[in-house]
Amino acid sequence: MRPRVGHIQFINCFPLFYGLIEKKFLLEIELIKGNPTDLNRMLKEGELDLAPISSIAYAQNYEEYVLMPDISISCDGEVKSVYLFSKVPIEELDGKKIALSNISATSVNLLYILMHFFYKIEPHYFISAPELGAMLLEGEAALLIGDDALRAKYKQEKRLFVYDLGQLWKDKTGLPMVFAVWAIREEFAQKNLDTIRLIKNTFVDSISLSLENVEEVAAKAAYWEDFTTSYLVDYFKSLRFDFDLSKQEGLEEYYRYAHKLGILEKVPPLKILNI
Ligand SMILES: C=C(O[C@@H]1C=C(C(=O)O)C=C[C@H]1O)C(=O)O
Repeated sequence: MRPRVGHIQFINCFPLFYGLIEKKFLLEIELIKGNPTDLNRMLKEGELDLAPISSIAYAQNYEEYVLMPDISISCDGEVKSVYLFSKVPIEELDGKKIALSNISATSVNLLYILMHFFYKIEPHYFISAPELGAMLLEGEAALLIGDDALRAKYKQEKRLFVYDLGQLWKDKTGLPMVFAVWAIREEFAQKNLDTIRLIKNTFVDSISLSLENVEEVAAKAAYWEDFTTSYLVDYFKSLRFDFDLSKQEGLEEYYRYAHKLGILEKVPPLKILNI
């Protein structure tokens, strides 16, 4: 049976697949698409063998998972696709209603952490379908991630205050922020190390190729969208796809805050596969 591999249907994953599509990098996998909360659930329930999932979802199930080395979806400053859109300055959101995208897990908890520890305010949160207009009918502010955030920022209405959560995290902690990690079900990993090594190398090669040809990749990704190529070039340059020590440090710090806030029972070890 081919490995069942998750795929986040966001533009930010395009550089991972560019090499596979363009250069026909050989990879025998069954690709299953979904948004992050779908993939978080499918990996947990064993419908997938490995997938990019919300980094908080790894922490919630780490006993059953191991981590792919060298790959993540992170930023070190602006991320440009995780935004809080607000009718008032962030400091004035105490006691106000904030709508949260129902396809996010990491960023929702990042917002809780930023508000509680750094802004020292306690808004009322509610989960919503990721549609800015509808979210702001009921809420004073709205959190969007991925393509929804990219699109909303692109046609940004001037009257809104817009906060990049990657940048806020960097300002407050000095660290990179890891939004997604590649988690593998541990049982599958133990039996399929060679396959995992091949998958990892293929994606790492695809990312390098994409970053070397970022204009072309952005033009292809922009083809079906309203974005200009340069908007996506900027975006791909803000993202970080590696999982080096500084990303690991940022992730551990995020987990420590999540634990302090009662979101996580434990700060999990980063069980990174040695392959
Ligand atoms: C940077 C992003 O990270 C995403 C944010 C996620 C989350 O909040 O749970 C999950 C996967 C990532 O792809 C983004 O898509 O905007």
